[in-house]
Amino acid sequence: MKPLKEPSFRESVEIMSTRAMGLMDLSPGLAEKIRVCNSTYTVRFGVKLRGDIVTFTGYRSVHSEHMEPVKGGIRFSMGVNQDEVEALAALMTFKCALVETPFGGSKGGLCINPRDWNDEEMERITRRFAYELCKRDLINPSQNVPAPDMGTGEREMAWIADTYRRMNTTDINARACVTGKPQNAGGIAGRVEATGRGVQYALREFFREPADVAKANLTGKLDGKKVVVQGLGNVGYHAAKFLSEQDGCKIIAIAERDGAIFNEEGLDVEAVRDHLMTTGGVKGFPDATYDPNGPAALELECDILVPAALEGVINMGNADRIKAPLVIEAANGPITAGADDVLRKRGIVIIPDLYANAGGVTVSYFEWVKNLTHIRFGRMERRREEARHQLLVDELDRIRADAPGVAPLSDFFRKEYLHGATELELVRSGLDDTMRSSFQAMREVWHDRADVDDLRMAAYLVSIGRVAASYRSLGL
Ligand SMILES: NC(=O)c1ccc[n+]([C@@H]2O[C@H](COP(=O)([O-])OP(=O)(O)OC[C@H]3O[C@@H](n4cnc5c(N)ncnc54)[C@H](O)[C@@H]3O)[C@@H](O)[C@H]2O)c1
Repeated sequence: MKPLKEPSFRESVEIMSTRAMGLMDLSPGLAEKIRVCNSTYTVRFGVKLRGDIVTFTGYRSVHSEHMEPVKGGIRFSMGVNQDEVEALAALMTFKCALVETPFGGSKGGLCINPRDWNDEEMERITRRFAYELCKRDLINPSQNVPAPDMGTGEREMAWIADTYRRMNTTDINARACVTGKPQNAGGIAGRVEATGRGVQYALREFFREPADVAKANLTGKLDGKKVVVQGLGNVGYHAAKFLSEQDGCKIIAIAERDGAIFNEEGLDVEAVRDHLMTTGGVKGFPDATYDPNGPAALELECDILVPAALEGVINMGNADRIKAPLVIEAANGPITAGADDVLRKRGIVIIPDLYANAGGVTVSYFEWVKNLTHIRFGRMERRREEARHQLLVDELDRIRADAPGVAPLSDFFRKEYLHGATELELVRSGLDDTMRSSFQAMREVWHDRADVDDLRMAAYLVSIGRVAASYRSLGL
C-alpha cells in the first residue's frame, strides 16, 4: 500500500506491520489483536517549581501483553504525544519478539524540554511522574519495566527505581522495576553503550555475508566505509565511536540540533562529543566544515547512513535525494512508510529499527534477570574470587593425583576457571550472540522468500510470527 500523504509515526508502523501480516497466514481477528495498542494512560500532574505550579503531560502506552512484563523506554522530549508513544510501544512488541526477550511492548514519555530545568527540578519532576505510573502498576518488576530513551539515562532510571522502592518497601525485586540504572544502583555493565554497540554488531553481521553487501551495491568489509551519523546522543555517539575506533569506518559527517559538520578524512568522534557537551552544539568544531542545515547531511554521498536521533527524518520530502546505499535505523522510526516505499524501489537496503537498535532491550533483559536472581554476573572482586578458585583447583589436582588413570586438569579448564569472564565480557558476548542470531533469522526469510525483498519485512515476519504463536498458545 503506497500512502498518498506522509503518514504519522504510528500510521507508519501500522502500514509496515500490516504489510507483513498480509504475507502471513493469520486470521483477521488475530491480525487486528496484534495491530492495536492495548491501552494508553495519559497523566497530567502538577509540580511546584520556581514559586508556581507547572503542569506536565506524560504517557505510558502498552501495546501488547502477550508476554509480561511489558517493556519499553521513557522519553523526555517536547515532541512526545500519544501517537508517538503508541508507535514506539508497537515497535517494542515487535523488537522484543525479534530478539527473543520475553516481554510485551510498552513505551512512555513526558512532554518536557530537560534543558529548561536544573538537576534538582528534574529530579522532582521525574519522581512525581514515576509516582503517577507506579500507582497504576505502569512501573512494576512483574508488569511494566521502563528503560532509558531519548532525553533520559541512568540518572532518571535511578530516581524512578528509588521512587518505586519507597512505594513498595516489601518488594524484594524492587530493583527490577526499571533497567538502565547506574551500576551501583543495580545496573549492569555495558547497558549505557548497549544500543550503539548493538548497531556495531548489526553492521558487522551484515558485512559478514558478501551476498548481502552486494544487495546494497557495496563491496568489501566495514573497514574504510564512509559513514554519516545524525544525532550524537547515547545511541549515535556509541555507534560512531565503536565503528570508527574498532572497525575502521570513517565518520565523515555528524548532524546535531544546531547543524552538521563534515570532514572527508573522518571526524574524531570523542573530540566532537566533548565539543557538543561543552558548547551544546557542533558549530565551531575545529578541522571540519559547518553547515547550519543539519538535515542536509542525510543527503550526502556515503556508504552507510546512521539516523540516530528522531523519527520521520527521512520522509517523502527527501527520500529520493538519499544517496547512501545502506541505511541502518539506529533511531526508532527515522524512515516514514512513504519514504520506505521510495527507498526500497531505489534499491537502498535498510537495516530496520526493530532489529538495529535492539541492543538496548537485550542488555536491559540481562539487567532485569540479574536483579531478579539477586546474583552477580561474571567474575567480580578478582583477587578474592581467584584465591578461592585456586584452592578448588589445587584440591581437584590433589584428588586427581590420588586417582590412578584420571587425567590431570586441562590447561583450558584451568584458564577458564581461574580467569572466567567479567560481567562486561558476558554482556557483550550475549549481545553479540543475540544480534547475530536475530540477523540470521531475518536473513533466512530475506533470502528464501520470493515475496520478501527487504529486511524490514523479513524482521516483521519473524517477530509477528512469534507474537502470533504466543497469542495462539494463550488460547486467543
Ligand atoms: N537509549 C537507548 O538505549 C535506545 C534504545 C533503542 C532505541 N533508541 C532510540 O534511539 C534514538 C536516540 O535515542 P538516544 O537514547 O540516543 O537519545 P539521546 O537523547 O541520548 O540523544 C539524541 C541526540 O539527538 C540529537 N538531536 C535532537 N534533535 C536533533 C535533530 N533535529 N537533528 C540532529 N540531532 C538531533 C540530540 O541533541 C542528542 O544528541 C531514539 O529514536 C530512541 O528511541 C534509544
